[in-house]
Amino acid sequence: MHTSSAQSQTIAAISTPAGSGGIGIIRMSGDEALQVLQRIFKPRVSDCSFASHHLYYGHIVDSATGRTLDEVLAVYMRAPHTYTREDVVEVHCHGSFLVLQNVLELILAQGVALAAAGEFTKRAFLNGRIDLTQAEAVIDILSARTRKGVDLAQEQLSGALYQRIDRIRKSLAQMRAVIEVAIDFPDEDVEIVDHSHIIRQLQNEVAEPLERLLKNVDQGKIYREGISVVIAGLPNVGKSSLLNTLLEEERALVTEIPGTTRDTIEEYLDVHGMPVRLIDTAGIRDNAGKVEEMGIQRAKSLINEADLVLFMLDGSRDVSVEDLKLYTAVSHKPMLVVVNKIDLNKVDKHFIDPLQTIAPVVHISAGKQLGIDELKDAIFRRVASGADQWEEQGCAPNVRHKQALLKAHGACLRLRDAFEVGATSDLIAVDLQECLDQLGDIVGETTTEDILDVIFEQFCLGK
Ligand SMILES: Nc1nc2c(c(=O)[nH]1)N(C=O)[C@@H](CNc1ccc(C(=O)N[C@@H](CCC(=O)O)C(=O)O)cc1)CN2
Ligand SMILES: Nc1nc2c(ncn2[C@@H]2O[C@H](COP(=O)(O)OP(=O)(O)OP(=O)(O)O)[C@@H](O)[C@H]2O)c(=O)[nH]1
Ligand SMILES: [Mg+2]
Repeated sequence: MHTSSAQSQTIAAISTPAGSGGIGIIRMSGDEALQVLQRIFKPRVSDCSFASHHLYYGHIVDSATGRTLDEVLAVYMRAPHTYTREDVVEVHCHGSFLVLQNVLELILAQGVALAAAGEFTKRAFLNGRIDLTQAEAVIDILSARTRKGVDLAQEQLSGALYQRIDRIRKSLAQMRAVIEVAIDFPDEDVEIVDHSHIIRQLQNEVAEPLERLLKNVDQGKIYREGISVVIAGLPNVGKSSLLNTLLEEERALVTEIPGTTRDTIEEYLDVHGMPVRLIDTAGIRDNAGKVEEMGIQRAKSLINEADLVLFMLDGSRDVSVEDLKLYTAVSHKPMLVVVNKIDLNKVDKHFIDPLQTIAPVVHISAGKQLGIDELKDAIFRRVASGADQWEEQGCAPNVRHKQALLKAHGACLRLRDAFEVGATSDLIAVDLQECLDQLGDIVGETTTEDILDVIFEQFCLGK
């Protein structure tokens, strides 16, 4: 367990976003929070006792100058039933960044330290209110781009992942207790450890639950990081029209003139809960002018970085040598062939059908909005290819969890092998401890200080 040393310093920060809003909140945490509030807050009522978790009306006044900084509501929350498990004070100001800045400076002038990014949540973790997966879920909630992403983060915040890990740890601890008896009394009846029972237990209560969690790692990656999808094709095939149709707004210019789009245009889109960074590019052709050529170079490098390329053809005209040249150039990427302008009823199956053997083909009309739902389904299937393996139960481990889950799984398999060949008990204890340590790492019990720093630095100020 981490110790709660060097935490007596009281910290403060603006906890609402920069900019203006209805209300802006300043948060303080630490032993001196109440004292500082009493110095700067003039309550309306004369007998203000600051009952814990009660909201009081009053003004923030700088007593050195007598200047009133804001009309506010303030609350004191007594430890340990608070966000950080320390004394917490919140001052609810008007949502002006300048007002918040004034009040914060007055608080800092009382000897309070400015909170580092994520420091309130870090204290909640160090003081044992939440485990590390729950702290990470707080970051995920703030950075989620789709409702599905928020839902997954909320489940993790409520302890879903922690509980699954904890159940596995309890099984391992129970096995260890049995094995330790065998080590302590080597001369006793050798049957004290029932090997076949332990092997079954390792399989059902450790290996399989770990494998189920590992299956959901891709899901975690997709919903946290999103995927990038590039629309590529010759000029005038309808790439910008597709961007507009998917976004349901006239984001990009569309004309009948080839070479309309020069710079790349990107926007976020929600495809079945998956955050998709959708990128429209300049139509690729030879002998383009200088500006268009720069756009084409940019398009080519984005294609290389893309998770998925939508290779678009104009279905109203024959597939050209240029189309095939570009197709060959992008064929190393995960790809969907999108045949556009099917409303004109001129699609030449002779050319398009053979492409089907290499990549799925979707027929659409970006202009008339035909086949768009099918295209979204195809994007989802192509990227989330293991989705049918995902478990509905909302556990989506992140890459840090994945590393530890893999190591824990490796240790578990070694352990199982050892029991199968009847290895000596003290060797077994090593792998068992390794498995437990890796799981302890996930929930933050054995995580090193520098890993914790990396995690909490991702937070925004005031969280
Ligand atoms: N004004 C305000 N709104 C906020 C927060 C906040 O800190 N302040 N939160 C900040 O992220 C979130 C709410 N999360 C919170 C989580 C735990 C506790 C808390 O005090 N827990 C105690 C007491 C629970 C109880 O009264 O039973 C505990 O767990 O012991 C408070 C807020 C979102 N909204
Ligand atoms: N009939 C029909 N016309 C379409 C369709 N989609 C796009 N168009 C037309 O095709 C022309 C080119 O559309 P854009 O979306 O600008 O094509 P683009 O691929 O972005 O072109 P560049 O930016 O020049 O590379 C415009 O006149 C569109 O109105 C469609 O589904 N059916
Ligand atoms: Mg365009």
